[in-house]
Amino acid sequence: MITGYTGTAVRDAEQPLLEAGRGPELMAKAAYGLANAVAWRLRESGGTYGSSIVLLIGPGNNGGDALYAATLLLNRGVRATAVLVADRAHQEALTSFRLAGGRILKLDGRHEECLAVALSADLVIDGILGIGARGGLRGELAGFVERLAEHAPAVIACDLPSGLDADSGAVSGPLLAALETVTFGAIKTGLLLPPGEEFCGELSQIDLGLELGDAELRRLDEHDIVDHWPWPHRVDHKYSRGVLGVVAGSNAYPGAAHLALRGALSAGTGMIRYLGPADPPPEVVRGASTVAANRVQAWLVGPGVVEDEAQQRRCLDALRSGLPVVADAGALSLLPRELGPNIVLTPHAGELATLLSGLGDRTERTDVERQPLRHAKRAVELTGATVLLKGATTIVVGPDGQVYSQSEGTPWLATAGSGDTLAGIIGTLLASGVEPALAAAMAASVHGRAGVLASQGGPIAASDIATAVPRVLGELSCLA
Ligand SMILES: NC(=O)C1=CN([C@@H]2O[C@H](COP(=O)(O)OP(=O)(O)OC[C@H]3O[C@@H](n4cnc5c(N)ncnc54)[C@H](OP(=O)(O)O)[C@@H]3O)[C@@H](O)[C@H]2O)[C@@H](O)CC1
Ligand SMILES: Nc1ncnc2c1ncn2[C@@H]1O[C@H](COP(=O)(O)OP(=O)(O)O)[C@@H](O)[C@H]1O
Ligand SMILES: [K+]
Repeated sequence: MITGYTGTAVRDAEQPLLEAGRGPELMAKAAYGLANAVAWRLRESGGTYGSSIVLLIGPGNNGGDALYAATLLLNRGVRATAVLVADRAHQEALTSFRLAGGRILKLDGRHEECLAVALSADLVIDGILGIGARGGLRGELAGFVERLAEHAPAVIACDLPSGLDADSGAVSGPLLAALETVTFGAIKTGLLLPPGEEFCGELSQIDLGLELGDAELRRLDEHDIVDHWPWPHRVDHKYSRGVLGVVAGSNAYPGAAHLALRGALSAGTGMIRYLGPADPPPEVVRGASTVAANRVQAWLVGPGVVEDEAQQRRCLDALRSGLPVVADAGALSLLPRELGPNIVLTPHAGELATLLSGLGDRTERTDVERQPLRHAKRAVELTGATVLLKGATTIVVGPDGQVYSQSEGTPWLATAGSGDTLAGIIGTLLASGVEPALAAAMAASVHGRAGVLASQGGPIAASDIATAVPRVLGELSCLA
């Protein structure tokens, strides 16, 4: 499992060590880790000796880390130029950099020269701002970084890409996209959240021995899925594995029901009872026409439910049944005021904006895209439900504050019906008794992996995702 911590949590954890006078030791560890990562990259592109790096140095400790790292690299034969982008820089680090033979330039009014130097280097180290940043890059510096970014230089970010909000992943103003981000003490939540995560490249973490509390955010890996997936036991039967009720499809949209049902079947449900006008596949049992008359452990409601009163009534009945429910697509506009934590809402950014606006928080889709975690948390606050916000990175927020961020997918998953398949997988997990936020996060992970497996780099249709899910689970089960 990958865990993410806020900048504040990292600062709090560092505080006792700083008070004990161990600040320089922490910075030395950070610099050593960064220097190794840079040396590794330089070796990949031809060797460290005689290669050149340019450091963009801001006013704080982030610049200090980069300068100390460069000092170590100067001693290994790397040529290094520091471009000071602020009116001050970490003095001790600057002195040791200078003494080791580093060249120093000031950005102040010399953009052309600094740009040319940066573009001639093998690597650029972004040591402008770290967790002390407030907002994006400003003024002259923003203009310089914007111009540099247009040339897409090879960048390693020190702690985080400068201008990215360490907590939310929000991006305001220009940012240098990194090949790699070498982060210190703990992975900051903003490095695991859109939109900032797209700028981080590969993530590596340098351990500083900090005593951290509970993580703010989790990203499940394959071992977590193996540990928590409801693998069937030898003596299980279809009822003990969980029965899922599905209210999906309408006369106008029968296809969504098929994809949701295929998603649920692909994840290994014990049994499905289907309510709606579509012709279900042979593995699916037709349920009684009312929700109350069906014995199930969980409901999946909403895919393809449009302008169909009978289906809408069933969705509402399921949402009020007290059972775990995954509410997708059409069901998101039918929600009763009071929802419990065992209701999983699965909006994409546009649907979340509509949902929040309907609850009195006027929100545009672009607001959600700029700060997805914040808006997903707000929806949890307003509804009491568990929220899964779909996207290239899918965010899950549970009512107890647990946050998951899963990013296994491929852009080929952005195809009509893909979300119906995901809802089906969540439904199966809920029916098996998996706790809602964990069920949503595991489903997002498996859905993403299935997309990658089905795609092999090429296009896929939504039904291909369901076809690939059993193979993904088969491969994962081998890790158990
Ligand atoms: N603490 C530790 O033990 C360890 C910390 N470590 C390292 O320290 C980093 C944090 O260092 P830090 O606190 O000095 O903050 P950092 O981000 O370098 O600079 C903040 C300065 O920038 C300025 N500024 C702010 N926003 C701005 C903006 N938008 N645009 C322009 N300027 C802006 C602001 O100045 P002001 O505007 O207030 O004058 C402020 O003074 C951390 O990320 C990690 O790399 C490691 O060495 C391990 C041990
Ligand atoms: N760029 C992307 N990269 C990875 N996954 C994506 C991307 N865009 C969308 N997805 C995933 O594809 C699915 C799309 O769901 P949704 O928008 O509800 O589609 P539909 O309503 O047509 O079924 C979601 O699971 C989402 O996370
Ligand atoms: K940085």
